[in-house]
Amino acid sequence: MAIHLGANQYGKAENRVVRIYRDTPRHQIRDLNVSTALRGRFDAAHTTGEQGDVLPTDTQKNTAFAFAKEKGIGAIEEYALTLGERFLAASPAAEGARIEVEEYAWERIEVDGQGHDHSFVRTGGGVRNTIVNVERGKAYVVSGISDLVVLKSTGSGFHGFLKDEYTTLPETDDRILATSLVARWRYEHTDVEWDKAYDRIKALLLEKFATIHSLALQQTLYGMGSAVLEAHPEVAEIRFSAPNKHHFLVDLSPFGVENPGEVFIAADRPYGLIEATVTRDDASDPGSAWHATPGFC
Ligand SMILES: O=c1[nH]c(=O)c2[nH]c(=O)[nH]c2[nH]1
Repeated sequence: MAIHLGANQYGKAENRVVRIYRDTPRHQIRDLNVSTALRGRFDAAHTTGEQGDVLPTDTQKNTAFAFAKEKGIGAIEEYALTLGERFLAASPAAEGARIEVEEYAWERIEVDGQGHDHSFVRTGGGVRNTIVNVERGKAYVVSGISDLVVLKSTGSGFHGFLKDEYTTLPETDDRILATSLVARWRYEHTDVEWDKAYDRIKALLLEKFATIHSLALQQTLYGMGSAVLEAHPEVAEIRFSAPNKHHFLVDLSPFGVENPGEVFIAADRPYGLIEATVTRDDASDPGSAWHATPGFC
């Protein structure tokens, strides 16, 4: 029976790298979750057990921490690109490196109206992330946000849908629309002001969620994606995964109480799962940009 090794990669997942900048009494914090993986000519490691080409996952972990000090942590995309290039340089058998970074944001605790020097509170507002894929002479960056929990209490409906004998959903022109958004966008190149681009894209996604009168979550996502592509030529495509967090109006009539769109039950499961990609017609070749992205996007 002929068998062969298929796709493979190896690395250290979820290194929780916390860097404190303490050059002055006013500290700064960067809090990251860093996963690294190498792929390439690693057949022998699997087929014969010979590990001469394998840069250990432990070394990958050490490099992630050492670079947090030696190179510092600016934009997560920059940090990831630097790590990826280092791994290709250090590992001749590697043909590609995949660096995924999530960043947990902290803000200063307010004391007497002032942000405290060294005490922080984790912010909501989504988790910034990036997936960088470097190959020799090429780099692909897909950045995004997850856990961006948003809700609008009106300005959303869902009607005119296909009906069959199993359809019970009533049409509505006024409902709650809520989701925990995952958005990932692929950059055309790496000549990007990463922090500025992220801040603007996030702000635009939120603004469009708020201002688009939603006929369906699908239409809202397409509107959000189109707005990002129109305003950001450096973005080739954007993907969304959006659970439709249903809020059902509670029937208070058994108690003789009216409920004109005021009391809802926030359902946990099941949820609609709406996923979509919006792409520029002349987008560049994605190459390995989406290599092993989790789920739809
Ligand atoms: O925005 C929505 N899109 C759907 O496809 C859908 N299906 C459904 O039952 N409710 C909704 N809402």
